[in-house]
Amino acid sequence: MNDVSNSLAIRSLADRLIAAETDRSACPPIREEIAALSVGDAVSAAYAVQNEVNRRRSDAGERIVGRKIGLTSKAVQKQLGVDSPDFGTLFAAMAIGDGAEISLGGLIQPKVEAEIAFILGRDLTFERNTTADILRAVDYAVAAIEVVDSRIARWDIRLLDTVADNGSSARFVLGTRPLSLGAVDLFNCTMSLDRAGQEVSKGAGAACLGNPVNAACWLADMMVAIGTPLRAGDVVMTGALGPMAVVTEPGTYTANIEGFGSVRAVFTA
Ligand SMILES: C[C@H](O)CC(=O)C(=O)O
Repeated sequence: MNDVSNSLAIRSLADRLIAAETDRSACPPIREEIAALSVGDAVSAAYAVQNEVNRRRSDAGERIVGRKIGLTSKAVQKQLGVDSPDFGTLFAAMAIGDGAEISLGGLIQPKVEAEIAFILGRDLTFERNTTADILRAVDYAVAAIEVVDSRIARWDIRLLDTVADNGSSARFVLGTRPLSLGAVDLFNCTMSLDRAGQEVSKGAGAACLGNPVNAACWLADMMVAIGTPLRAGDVVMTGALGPMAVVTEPGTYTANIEGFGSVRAVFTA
């Protein structure tokens, strides 16, 4: 494929994902079409589709507030046959207050996952970041819930589908108890996600690439490599600490992360 037909194809795949989101009607998987765009690096082609969707959101006036890291747990990586994380972009319109209502009518097939969010106090512009760089750059951390909502029908996704689809991200809720990293045990902290008193997911900090700081390091390097470094003020959703839980009906999901307290995602009809 030449560059012109490639960029037409990227735009048309972006159109499809945007229509799925706008119409709340998921589309078939797009991985084969993405793979056909590139002889070599199909993942780059998938990020090109993600960029096209996000460029249109930015052009429409939406504000980028950070990034999400996905595919950080071994279980999800195995499910998708990958050994590396991916990332998506967080917009202000995706941010929901702790306990504020999230209308199920605005989503397609949501799932929730509990994680730790870092809020940066410094830019991360080194080509290769270290644990020390991340520890210095994080202003504070909070418990968080990400609502993922694949625009691909029945969550029939592989790496290329979810990369193109902004890491399947839809909404995020930040807790309101900011903690400095020195005050928490990011490796050992346990996580429990409950709905109506029933545990729907559990895990620990170590499930996120061994430690959420490792995930942030991966993202920081990646963002420098593609020319859009993480900046002071960015929210970084570091990745799920346990399996995703399917949201089928209205209700309150409460994530408790040891040392961080709790955060709630409240789904309404
Ligand atoms: C499919 C999503 O990227 C899952 C996710 O957000 C995570 O693994 O974390």
